[in-house]
Amino acid sequence: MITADRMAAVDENAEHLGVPRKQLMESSGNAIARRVREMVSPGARVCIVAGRGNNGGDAFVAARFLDEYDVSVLLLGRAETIGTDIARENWDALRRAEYDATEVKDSGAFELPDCDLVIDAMLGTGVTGALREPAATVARAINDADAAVLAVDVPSGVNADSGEAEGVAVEADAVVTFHDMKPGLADHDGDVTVADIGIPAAAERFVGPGDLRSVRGDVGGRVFVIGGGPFTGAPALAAQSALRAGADLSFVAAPNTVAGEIQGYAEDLIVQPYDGDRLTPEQVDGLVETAESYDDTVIIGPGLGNADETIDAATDFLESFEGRAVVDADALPAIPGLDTDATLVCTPNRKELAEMDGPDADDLREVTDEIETLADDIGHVVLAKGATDVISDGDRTRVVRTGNTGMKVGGTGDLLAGIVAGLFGTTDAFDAACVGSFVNGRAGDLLYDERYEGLLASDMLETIPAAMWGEDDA
Ligand SMILES: NC(=O)C1=CN([C@@H]2O[C@H](COP(=O)(O)OP(=O)(O)OC[C@H]3O[C@@H](n4cnc5c(N)ncnc54)[C@H](O)[C@@H]3O)[C@@H](O)[C@H]2O)[C@H](O)CC1
Ligand SMILES: [K+]
Repeated sequence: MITADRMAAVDENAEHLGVPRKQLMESSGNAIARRVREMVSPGARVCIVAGRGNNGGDAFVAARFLDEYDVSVLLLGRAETIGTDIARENWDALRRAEYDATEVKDSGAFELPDCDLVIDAMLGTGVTGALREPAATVARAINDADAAVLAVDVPSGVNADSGEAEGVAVEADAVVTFHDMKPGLADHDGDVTVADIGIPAAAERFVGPGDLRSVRGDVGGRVFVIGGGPFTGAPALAAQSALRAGADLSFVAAPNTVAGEIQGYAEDLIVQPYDGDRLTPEQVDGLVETAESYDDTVIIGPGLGNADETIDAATDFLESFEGRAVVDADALPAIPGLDTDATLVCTPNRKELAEMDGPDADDLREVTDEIETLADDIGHVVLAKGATDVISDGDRTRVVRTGNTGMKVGGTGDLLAGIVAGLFGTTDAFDAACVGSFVNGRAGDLLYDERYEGLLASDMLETIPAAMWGEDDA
């Protein structure tokens, strides 16, 4: 099953891998033609009713594969209003090749020609709301016709995710949907064919620009770092990178022995000192109350140190907290056997992954199944960091290939925790982890040509925004 948003992301990832949308459209059109041949015999009259988006574009392609049929193509609107280049180019090709392709400029005068098969290519996953005119009138005409009806991707008017239709929708005898089943078609009472259109599995396996685009438009919220004690750089890097990834405010709760030093790194941070020189169970209730009262995304771990009472405090915090948290570094020993209502993203490095009873391997791509099993066992997202990062929620598992050897330098994991937390306020745990890892690696890649193996985590604070919002297609 794949939702419309995920389909759009996978589409863009395929383009990034070198399989452009026009090629996908060609495959979609070919798949439609194959289904037509199963439904009607050569010589049959086939009427294509096309909208002005890529749904229509698919059917313009199909027309070229149906020369043994009597095909007419009706475009609902003027050709110059076709919404995408790839659909327009396919329309123009039909016109130049003298196919029977006409524009329906006056929708009031729409007459569905007598035919044996109607191809419904008005709208697919691009539908918003109830069908507007002329699509609504045309949908009724299609439903009233004697002809069989084949819908392209989704019957026009039906929401691909919910299966609902806010107004009239085409009643299709058959549907050809692309790449993967759509949730809204699961209960469709006609037959549904899922057509492979040549999208490489890598477009879903590897996190890509399509995933980033689907997340970066909606960022914000507050991040609350519970870190510091023996160390001060880690919480400061994590708190700053959260801001660089779009968080509005970034707080650091730290022992008063180091709070001033952490504040000294950046005036952008709001450092809240607590008594003592390390995190202890006495602070937990106050920290839980603060984090929950502001609906903060918590990062717990950077620079906490490994004193027994600090691990106890991290465990107490995570058992009590019911919000969203990135669990990194010194807080990870609290994870095995943890019983919590919180939603967590755990970000272990190689050593920490092994200590969590996860696999120990140089190349995490060889142990993705074990990482998936670990995520399933602990019931939270695991972002396993390595030369290649592997993210799993126990059901879905994806791989991030951005990043470079220069990022072995200390602190890049703190940045990653911050970026994930910066996204976690407005997107779900799995996507925040996937895109956070992709952006962190990209931030390092944007630096490598200048800083090589000498790049610093603090340098990467400068390139995180470009990694998030820049249009670099590297
Ligand atoms: N994702 C893929 O891998 C592929 C998808 N293909 C096909 O592309 C469509 C989605 O195309 P898109 O251009 O995004 O949108 P649509 O063509 O579905 O519709 C947009 C079109 O419809 C108008 N519109 C929107 N809402 C309404 C409404 N309520 N009433 C009337 N008109 C409406 C809007 O103005 C646009 O003009 C997908 O379904 C596939 O068929 C690729 O070709 C193959 C790969
Ligand atoms: K359709």
